[in-house]
Amino acid sequence: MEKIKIAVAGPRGRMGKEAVLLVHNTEHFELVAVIDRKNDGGNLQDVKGFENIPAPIFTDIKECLETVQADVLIDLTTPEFGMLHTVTALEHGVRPVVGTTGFTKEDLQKLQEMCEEKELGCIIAPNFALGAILMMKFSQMAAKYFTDVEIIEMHHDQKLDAPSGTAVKTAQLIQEVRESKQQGHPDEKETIPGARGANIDGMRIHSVRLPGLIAHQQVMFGADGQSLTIRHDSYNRESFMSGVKLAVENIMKIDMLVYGLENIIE
Ligand SMILES: NC(=O)c1ccc[n+]([C@@H]2O[C@H](COP(=O)([O-])OP(=O)(O)OC[C@H]3O[C@@H](n4cnc5c(N)ncnc54)[C@H](O)[C@@H]3O)[C@@H](O)[C@H]2O)c1
Ligand SMILES: O=C(O)C1=N[C@H](C(=O)O)CCC1
Repeated sequence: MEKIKIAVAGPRGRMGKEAVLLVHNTEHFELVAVIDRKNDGGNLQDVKGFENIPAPIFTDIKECLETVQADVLIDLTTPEFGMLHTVTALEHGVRPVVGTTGFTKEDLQKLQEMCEEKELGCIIAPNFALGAILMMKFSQMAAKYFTDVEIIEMHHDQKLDAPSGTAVKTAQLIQEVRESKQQGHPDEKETIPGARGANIDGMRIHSVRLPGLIAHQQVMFGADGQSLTIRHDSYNRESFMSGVKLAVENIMKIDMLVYGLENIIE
């Protein structure tokens, strides 16, 4: 089997490091480059923690993709650079697998158009953990019957974006089946701004940030005399890696934008 040539952006990050290890340890994957904020022109194997994992380091993604032949870019950086990297990859005929969160509706629209024009696959996955995908799907199922729902997402305190990509995606999946509805008392007033959380189509999203947490989400449904809670917890970042692997394997077979791993999991 021919190896899939992969560049990883954000290799020294919490997720990027796991992704580099995944690529390195997967027989049919080959790490051809990394895009980092420092060590331009150096080699990854000289960076502490990556001994024996050779790959040229670039700080400029354009230069990287013009120098090295890559099939796939795995992006695990920041909301600020995720879109730039994804667009640059598509411009260079490289398929992006993006875990970076913070993409807007407009970003997704633009990427969809680029994928169609270039006939290239691109996967934007707000959450790579299989359990989180199921949590979102189960929440969508439940929302058909329980229309009052609040999403509580809980993450580590180094997270840059709020609400989380997973919470936004969950609300969007629920929106597909739930009639638009303003929840709570029609006259409710926040005495402290933000007390009721973010509002997507009347659904509320609450973002908790605490040291010690990794990635957790609870979707709470309420009805007369009963409630239903659907919860997922990621206790480490390895929990995301089987989804990254699945996305890389699948992206070679698609020629469009896929937003959410639920679209490729059978
Ligand atoms: N989809 C998922 O399942 C999933 C899971 C965890 C995290 N995330 C998302 O992945 C992203 C990364 O999360 P993290 O916890 O690893 O963050 P992190 O801060 O640990 O890592 C981000 C890395 O990106 C690097 N970086 C920033 N700008 C860069 C640039 N221009 N070029 C190259 N590298 C650059 C930083 O130096 C850092 O090492 C976030 O957007 C987060 O929300 C997604
Ligand atoms: O650690 C993070 O940051 C995570 N972000 C994702 C999100 O925004 O939904 C998912 C899991 C971890």
